[in-house]
Amino acid sequence: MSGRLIAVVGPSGVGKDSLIAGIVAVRPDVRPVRRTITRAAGLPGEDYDAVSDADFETLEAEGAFCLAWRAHGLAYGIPRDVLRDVNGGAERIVNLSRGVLAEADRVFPALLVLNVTARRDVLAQRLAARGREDAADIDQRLAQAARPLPDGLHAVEIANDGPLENSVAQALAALGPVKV
Ligand SMILES: Nc1ncnc2c1ncn2[C@@H]1O[C@H](COP(=O)(O)OP(=O)(O)O)[C@@H](O)[C@H]1O
Ligand SMILES: O=P(O)(O)OC[C@H]1O[C@H](OP(=O)(O)OP(=O)(O)O)[C@H](O)[C@@H]1O
Repeated sequence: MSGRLIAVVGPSGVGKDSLIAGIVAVRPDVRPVRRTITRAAGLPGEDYDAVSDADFETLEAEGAFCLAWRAHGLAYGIPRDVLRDVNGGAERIVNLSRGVLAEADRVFPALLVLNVTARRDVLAQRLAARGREDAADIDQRLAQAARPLPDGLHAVEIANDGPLENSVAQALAALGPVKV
């Protein structure tokens, strides 16, 4: 039986990576994805594989990614072994761009979308507190906050304005029981 990709989407600073960390802490059967990103190495937040623009292009041309996209002036890739794992029955969870969801729905055998939302003032405050981007980058990210999801794609909305534990509990309910 094939598995499922759990796609966590929503605007920058809404709490996608925090939610993923909260979920995998109690559901070790749901493994997080380490993304390949053309971001300088060692910045705060998620664990990622930092590569140069040139290396990203080479990897992409070689077919190393099952999904890839550009956002915030960066390139992001999801390693092909994630698709292999899911086809083999695994549950994997990943922070995706809303712009790549339609493709993810075509590529993966099953997709659960968790659409994380929060008020704009909350987003602005969280981005500033995270301290990874400068003010211009933060403005650019806030301008993308209201991006819609593709038509016809089912998504579970998780309002992350309140405590993270509440959002993790909602996400766990949406995931359903551990498969045995
Ligand atoms: N429910 C929450 N309450 C308070 N702070 C939160 C909550 N969720 C996330 N944060 C904080 O907001 C910032 C952005 O969260 P992050 O998970 O990096 O968001 P994203 O991956 O969506 O950009 C981080 O500093 C994180 O600790
Ligand atoms: O196309 P959008 O749906 O607007 O999303 C834009 C980008 O934001 C997220 O990345 P990343 O986690 O690097 O940025 P963030 O932590 O600031 O959200 C997401 O994975 C996309 O790469």
